[in-house]
Amino acid sequence: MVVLASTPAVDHIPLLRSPDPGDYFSGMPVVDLSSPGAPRAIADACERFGFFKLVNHGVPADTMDRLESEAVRFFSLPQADKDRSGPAYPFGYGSKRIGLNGDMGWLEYLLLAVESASLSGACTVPSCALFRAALNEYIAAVRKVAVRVMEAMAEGLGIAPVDALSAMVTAGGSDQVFRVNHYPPCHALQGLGCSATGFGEHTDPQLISVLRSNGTSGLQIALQNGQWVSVPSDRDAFFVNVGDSLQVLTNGRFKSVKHRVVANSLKSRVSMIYFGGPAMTQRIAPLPQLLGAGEQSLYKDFTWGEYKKAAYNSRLGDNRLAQFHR
Ligand SMILES: C=C1C[C@]23C[C@@]1(O)CC[C@H]2[C@@]12CC[C@H](O)[C@@](C)(C(=O)O1)[C@H]2[C@@H]3C(=O)O
Ligand SMILES: O=C(O)CCC(=O)C(=O)O
Ligand SMILES: [Fe+2]
Repeated sequence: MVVLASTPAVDHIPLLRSPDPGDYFSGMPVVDLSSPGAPRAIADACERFGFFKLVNHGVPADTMDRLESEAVRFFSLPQADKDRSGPAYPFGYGSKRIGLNGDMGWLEYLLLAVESASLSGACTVPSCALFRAALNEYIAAVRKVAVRVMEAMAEGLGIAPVDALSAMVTAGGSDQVFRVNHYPPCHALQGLGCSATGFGEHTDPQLISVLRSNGTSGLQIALQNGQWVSVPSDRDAFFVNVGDSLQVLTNGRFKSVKHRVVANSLKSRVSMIYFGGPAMTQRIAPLPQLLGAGEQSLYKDFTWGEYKKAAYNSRLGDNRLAQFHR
C-alpha cells in the first residue's frame, strides 16, 4: 500500500474519458412514495436496476437546503481547520483518499456515525452547533424515508411482516453511516476532453443508500448490460440504491447497483448519503419468505460484522460479494 504524506494533487486521481452526453439514463424509474403503486414500482426498479428516483417523499426542502448550506460553509473553511476534523477513520473529515486501501477521488467529505435517528454522541465532528442541528434534523427525516421505502419493498415483494427488512435498520445497534461529499470543480481538466474520478466505481455494502445532491450532475450507474449511464440531478428528489446486503437478503432478486461519480470541471457537487446497515451480529441470508420450494441460497452464511470487515479490507472497485458466493 502506498501512503502519501502530503495532500495528493490531481495527477494522483484516476482520469475518465469524457462521458458521452447521449449516455443520460432515459429509462430512470421514478417512484412517487405517496402513490398506492409505490411498493410494486419500487420492487420492480430494484429488480431491474437496483436504483430509482424517489419523489413526493415528504422531507421539507428547508431541511435539505439547511444541511446543504451548512455543508458548503464547512467545506469553505481553511484546509487546516477542516483537517482538525480528520482523519476520516473511523469518522471525520477526509480529502481525496477513500478508505484505507489506496483509493483516491477528486473530493473531500465527512463520514459520520448515526445512532438511532441522529449523530452518534461519540462522534464529535462537526463541532459547529448549527451544522450538527442541520445534520440531526436531516438524518432523522431521511432515516424515516429509508424505513418507509424498506416497508414498501417488503410489500412489493409480497412478504410479511411489513418490517421484515426495515427492522434491520431500526433495531438497536444497527450500523448506520452518514456521508457528506463535496466534489470541487476540477479546473485543471478544462478543455482536455477527459474528466476526473470523483468517487470510483463500487457497490455499497449496506442494505440501502438514500442520496440527495445539489443541482450538479456526476452520478453514474452501471446498467445490467455493463453500460454506464449518467443520472440527471434533481435537488428535490432522493436517489435510492440497493446495497450488497439487500441483494443477499433477496437471494439476488434485488440488484446491488454499481455506481460512480465523475467530477465536473466547472461546478461543485455536494451530495449527502444515508447508508442503512444492520447490527454487527445480524445474519445476512436470504429471507425464508422469499425462497421458493427447493430454492437454495446463492450465498454462504455471514453476519454483517463479517461482511463489513471484509469490505473494509477491499479496494473500492472490488467485487466484494464474490467471495461469499456459493
Ligand atoms: C475503499 C473503501 C471505502 C469504503 C470502504 C472500502 O474499503 C470499500 C467500501 C467503501 C464504502 C462505499 C460506500 C460508502 O461510501 C462507505 C462509507 C462504505 O460503507 O463502504 C465506503 C467506505 C469508506 O469510504 O470508508
Ligand atoms: O457522492 C455521490 O453522489 C455518491 C457517492 C457514493 O456513492 C458513496 O459515497 O458511496
Ligand atoms: Fe456509493
